[in-house]
Amino acid sequence: MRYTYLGPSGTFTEAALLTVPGALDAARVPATSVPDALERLRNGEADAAMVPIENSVEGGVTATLDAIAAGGADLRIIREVLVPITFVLVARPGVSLEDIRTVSTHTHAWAQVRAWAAANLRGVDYVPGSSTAAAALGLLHENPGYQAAVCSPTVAQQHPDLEVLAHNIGDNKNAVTRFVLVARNKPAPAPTGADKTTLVIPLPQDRPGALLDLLEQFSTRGINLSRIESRPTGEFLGSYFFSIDIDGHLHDARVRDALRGIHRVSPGVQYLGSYPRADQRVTAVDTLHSEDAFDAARDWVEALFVGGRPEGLKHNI
Ligand SMILES: O=C(O)C(=O)C[C@]1(C(=O)O)C=C[C@@H](O)C=C1
Repeated sequence: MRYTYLGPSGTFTEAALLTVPGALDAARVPATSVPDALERLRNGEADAAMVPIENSVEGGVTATLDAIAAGGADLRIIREVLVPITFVLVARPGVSLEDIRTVSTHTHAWAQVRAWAAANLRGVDYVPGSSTAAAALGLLHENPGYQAAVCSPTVAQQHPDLEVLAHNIGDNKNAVTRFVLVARNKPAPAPTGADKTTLVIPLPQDRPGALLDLLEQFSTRGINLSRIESRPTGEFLGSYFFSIDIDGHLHDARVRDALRGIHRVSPGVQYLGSYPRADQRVTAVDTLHSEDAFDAARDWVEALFVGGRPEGLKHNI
């Protein structure tokens, strides 16, 4: 396997990738952005891409949600990884906290240290970085355009030319970022009973109750949503899609049944894959929505056709 990820080496995304069995010894190509990582996947330079998708403090990583939604029908999420997030502030040796006027890091990281920075780096200017590690490594170049960076403790350990000025500066000490491993043309990993399925669903235009129609497809099949976010499609003002995670696997009868319902309401729905939950929390399914209940319902309807199905009647159960 050849992997790509939001780099350079030292990002939280690389830490997520290194939890994948075999990734440590595999080819790993750092990408400069999430769209760059997905492009390397699409053009065949890599077999799988690790990208951040959701943070417990800042919410969805919009760059990833948009890039995956636009990524084409054959992209599939095959694994999710949760990484606890801890930040440090680094600078070149000799720079003190009082000297700092400009700081760089990834926008999601900056959002997670905002209160600390307001209290400890008053009046500081923020310079957006393509990742935490890119911001930290930039300090090793001549004139990076900023004096300090917010990054993971790992980057600081790997580079003795960086000095840690403050440890554990995240505003929320329990922050966790969720990453997904995306591949092309891959069948879903086998169901485990503790699975998620990710969907991208365009909201039908100008129809009262369209969102309710979509959500009902899940609720009537006893399916829990673990994430729902709306994003503009970019086509015109008011045109949105929903990025949704549900508890369950494509192999579950209730999920397949819900997908059929969703397709009727929104034919542009995209299936982005079913994969094991990182927290391994088993999905509770009541008897009403069990495999047996769906099988029994299908068999009962089939049996209503005395003498078999009439010719030409399509199988749609
Ligand atoms: O910049 C990095 O190190 C990343 O891996 C990106 C990223 C993100 O996109 O949220 C990942 C985890 C942290 O929440 C901050 C930044």
